[in-house]
Amino acid sequence: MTELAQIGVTGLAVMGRNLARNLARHGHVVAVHNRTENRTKELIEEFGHEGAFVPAQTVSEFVSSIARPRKIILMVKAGDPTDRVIDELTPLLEPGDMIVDGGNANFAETIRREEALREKGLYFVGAGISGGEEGALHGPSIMPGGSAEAYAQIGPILEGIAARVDGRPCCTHVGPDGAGHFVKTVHNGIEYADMQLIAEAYDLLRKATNLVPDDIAEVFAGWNEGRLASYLVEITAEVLGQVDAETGRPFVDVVMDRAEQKGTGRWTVQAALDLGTPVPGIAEAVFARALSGQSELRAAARELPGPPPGAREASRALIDDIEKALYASKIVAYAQGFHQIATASAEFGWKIDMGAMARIWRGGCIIRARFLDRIWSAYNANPELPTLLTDEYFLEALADAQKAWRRVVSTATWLGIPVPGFSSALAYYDGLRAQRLPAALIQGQRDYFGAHGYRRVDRAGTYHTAWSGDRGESPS
Ligand SMILES: NC(=O)C1=CN([C@@H]2O[C@H](COP(=O)(O)OP(=O)(O)OC[C@H]3O[C@@H](n4cnc5c(N)ncnc54)[C@H](OP(=O)(O)O)[C@@H]3O)[C@@H](O)[C@H]2O)C=CC1
Ligand SMILES: O=C(CO)[C@H](O)[C@H](O)COP(=O)(O)O
Repeated sequence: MTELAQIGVTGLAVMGRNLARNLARHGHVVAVHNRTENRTKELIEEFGHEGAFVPAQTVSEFVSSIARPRKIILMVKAGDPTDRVIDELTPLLEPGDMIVDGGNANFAETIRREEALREKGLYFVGAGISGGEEGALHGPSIMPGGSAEAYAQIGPILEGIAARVDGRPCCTHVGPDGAGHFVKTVHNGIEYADMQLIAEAYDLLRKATNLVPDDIAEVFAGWNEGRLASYLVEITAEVLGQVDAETGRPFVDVVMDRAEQKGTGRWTVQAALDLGTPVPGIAEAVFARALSGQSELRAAARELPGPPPGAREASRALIDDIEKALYASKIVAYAQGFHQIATASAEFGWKIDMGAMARIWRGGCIIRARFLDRIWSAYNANPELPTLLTDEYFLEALADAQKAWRRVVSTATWLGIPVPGFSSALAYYDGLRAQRLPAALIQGQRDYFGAHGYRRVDRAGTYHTAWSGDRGESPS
């Protein structure tokens, strides 16, 4: 008789297949299943020797091949496919069994699924998993949400296969129901913002200096040795150094300049809008991808007037300015993402440990970066930190970047190089530090056309001015 599996994985595309291999390499007996049977066969043929797999052809065969209480990881497409797979599994499961959704699910759907399965006596863990194909195999960053009882059972397994930094796993219990998928969504939103900022730095280096992609690859490789050290900066150097075998041209010049997206960046912004949390850096990154994809609009606008061509320079000073602007803007992007997580945590009662989120992103995930150590320290020093920007370390870095950051944004503006990420980060920063914002005028306008009322700086209450009458003020 075949040995019962300790855990099952269904959905064996790039992520699920490698996660199953990771589990097997860590000594677990893993039941594997995929809707299209061929993927299961391929996994066993290619990698069956790596560990103990129990292949299943049907869902019922898959479920019965797992020891109770069953633990099943879903790695299927987010949205309807996930619901369909849950609907297929649920009638075959028994109280105490658990489904772990490792896909990029929308946190609102995770809250709904967790509640529905809890009513059936089943555990549901919405676990954000980051690290792509390689991370899934060698150790991803894992952000599981769900009940503490569920985590007590699945946590040790997930922590065992996660990336490790300084001996600690890049996995922790994030919070109840949708907390894990929410944090993963914001992780991806930050990923979008970081990628946009890096792309803008490249664009400036390319258009404002005489550097060619190979030179710029070296600039990024150099930056990767310093405080900007991160997976995204590292792969940027690799991508920029790549030469197209067919044409001999830089790879980056033969790829269409239309950035695609699967939706998690958009979800981050949608959730931020619902929470009323400003995340302009993430929003600009989502819109920059959308703008890049507007081929007809771009073609129609191509001949619009711009500034006269500026002189190109390759000065070390400009490169250093761009490094400072990139670092400052990156701090702002992460500050926005962390603020969004803190706001959602308070709104949904998740009690998320902010420092722990920075800690588990230090390895395995796409936004892993040296400076996450600083974010972790900042929240350790003050778990109630209102914004990362006021932490002593970040405050110093922002102070140091002031002239360079503003020079970079103005240089880009004068040269007509779009830098929505850099400029919106600076505007957010200046908006937060402003003694007075023009929001007071907006309140006046709202009261003028809609009698919406306003609050005064000198006494409590809400007031209205009779704009079309005697302009006297009365409480409203
Ligand atoms: N790719 C990445 O880098 C990352 C992906 N993720 C998330 O992980 C999950 C898996 O990603 P990935 O491996 O890229 O695969 P895909 O997102 O491309 O999903 C493909 C898998 O979903 C299955 N599937 C699709 N529709 C159904 C259905 N109706 N019923 C049953 N199974 C279905 C497919 O089965 P079949 O073979 O039969 O078509 C296949 O196993 C996704 O939610 C993704 O967002 C998370 C982090 C990184
Ligand atoms: O989840 C991920 C990493 O953490 C994926 O790589 C992400 O889905 C990529 O997103 P997009 O296709 O929208 O750029």
